[in-house]
Amino acid sequence: MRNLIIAPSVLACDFLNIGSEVQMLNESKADWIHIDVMDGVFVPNISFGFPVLEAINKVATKVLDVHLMIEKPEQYITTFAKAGAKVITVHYEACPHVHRTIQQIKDAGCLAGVAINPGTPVEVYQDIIADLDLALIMSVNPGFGGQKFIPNAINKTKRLAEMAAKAGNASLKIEIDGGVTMANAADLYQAGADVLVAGSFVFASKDPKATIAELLSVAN
Ligand SMILES: O=C(CO)[C@@H](O)[C@H](O)COP(=O)(O)O
Ligand SMILES: [Co+2]
Repeated sequence: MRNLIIAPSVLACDFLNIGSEVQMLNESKADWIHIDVMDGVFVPNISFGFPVLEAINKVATKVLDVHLMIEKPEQYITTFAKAGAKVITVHYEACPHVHRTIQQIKDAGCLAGVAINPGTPVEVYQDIIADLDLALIMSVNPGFGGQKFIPNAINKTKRLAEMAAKAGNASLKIEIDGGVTMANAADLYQAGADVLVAGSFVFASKDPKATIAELLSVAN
């Protein structure tokens, strides 16, 4: 059985109690904490930036997985790494020099990820797949939590898993982000997903730790 990582997105947490929300994630079976950074330009929403990441980093014992939904992400890589990011994912659509940006992320000591929007085909990964640590398939249009899962993400996951195998990148992590619930988690895992992001499904549930464990159980 392949390992599965659950990465709850703090975008859906109670910001008034972010310290105790992160503490709850520390005690859960989630291996990563997903941090959605939005600039109001690349996506039509603004979330949070460095001070919030630094605050989370003081409390978190899990890997901080930073998803940059921002223009010109290359200008901020080293600052995000210093603020506590261990995985940094930039958007393919925001990076004219994506190969260089991947190297910058690695030079900053982080795992390098590239995300694609629902309208971007997985084939854009072809010439960077050997350099990537992580490929993030958006299963909603980025910008907001709580949206409905776009089922074509399952087909994209299968195609990307085949591409990674052909390219000989056995360690590539495929991450799926947006609208993940128990209605699609098993299909995504079987299609080849290694990391499932879940925001509202976890934080809106009565028992978030149990919900995380339930998501993880699809890998058993
Ligand atoms: O990057 C994004 C949205 O742009 C995601 O990480 C969402 O924050 C996930 O939230 P849910 O769809 O699971 O509520
Ligand atoms: Co995200």
